[in-house]
Amino acid sequence: MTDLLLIDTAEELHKLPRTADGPRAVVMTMGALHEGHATLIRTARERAGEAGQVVVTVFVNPLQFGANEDLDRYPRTLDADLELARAAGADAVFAPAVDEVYPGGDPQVRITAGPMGERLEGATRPGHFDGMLTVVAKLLHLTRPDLALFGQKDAQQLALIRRMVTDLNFPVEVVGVTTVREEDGLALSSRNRYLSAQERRTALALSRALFAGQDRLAAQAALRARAEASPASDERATALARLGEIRCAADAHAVSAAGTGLPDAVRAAARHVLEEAGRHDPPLVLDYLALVDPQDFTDVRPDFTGQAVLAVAAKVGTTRLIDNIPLEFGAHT
Ligand SMILES: Nc1ncnc2c1ncn2[C@@H]1O[C@H](COP(=O)(O)OP(=O)(O)OP(=O)(O)O)[C@@H](O)[C@H]1O
Ligand SMILES: CC(C)(CO)[C@@H](O)C(=O)[O-]
Ligand code: BAL
Repeated sequence: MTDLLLIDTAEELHKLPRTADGPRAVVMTMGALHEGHATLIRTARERAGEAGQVVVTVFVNPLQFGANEDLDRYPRTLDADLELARAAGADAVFAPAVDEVYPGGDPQVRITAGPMGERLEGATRPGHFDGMLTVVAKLLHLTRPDLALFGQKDAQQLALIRRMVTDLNFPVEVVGVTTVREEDGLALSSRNRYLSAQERRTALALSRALFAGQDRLAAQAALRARAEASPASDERATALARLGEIRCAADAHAVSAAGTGLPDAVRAAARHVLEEAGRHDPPLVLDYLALVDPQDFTDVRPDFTGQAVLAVAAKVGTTRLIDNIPLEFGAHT
């Protein structure tokens, strides 16, 4: 088990010696660490190697919170965070106060996220991504890592950080880490601790909706493969109906008639689960469900092929949650 250094000033961080033989990997967080963060830290440790160095930042960045958001009640659990970071293999935690990061008050010059930052999360949380990128840029300058790891759970954030690093020539490798989930599918998130047991049951609809979309895509791909093996469309429909997959057969008809349309079928399957959860007690209140191109977070077209992201955001009680799943649309699905 490593010893852990706690650093709270930029000056101390600047003096942190680099290890000679390995890279420095950074994991940025807002604290209230959970197993998702632990996975990022363990991955950082693997990537940095024993000869390298792993630095975790813990900072609740006021700049990325809107006026009516949860800045004040965001959980702050530094002692537990240090223990989790140490156990996961971090060498140092940088946990500065707000004044240390923004000594002159709110910065006048900021990073602008551009059009991608105005969609989905950015539409609901205006200014959020400018604030997020501004602190990520500052933390990259302060920590000077060779690699920085971010979770796929915040897919739009990850895409924007990649874009900033490319567009502004930051000398760092950005590494994305797959979303860690509870056994029942709920994506781990610091905000899950706001949920009562009953709210948590409703919140499960987010991941269930994404899995329903994923299942529809898989079923459609299988049906499409069978249908293509059959010469005539009547025969195809009969074969599918015989399989008893009535609902999927209907989709296959739609897809074969239009030649395209699978993204709509995927969205519809996910939406169905979310609509049902809208009738739970307490209800799920949907913010958005979108199937987007991860390059720019625009909606995918009906004939899209390649990697897409099915993303959802919703409120349960006063808690706003997000989740997403990557989906591969093959040329023949
Ligand atoms: N379940 C998860 N799986 C993988 N990475 C995650 C998970 N949850 C958070 N992360 C990643 O950890 C990093 C720090 O995120 P953050 O501290 O905001 O945690 P969070 O759980 O996402 O909190 P919040 O509830 O505020 O969204 C980000 O790169 C984020 O994508
Ligand atoms: C990247 C980040 C640490 C910036 O504050 C935050 O947005 C987060 O925890 O995902
Ligand atoms: N996990 C993303 C940071 C935020 O919600 O502000």
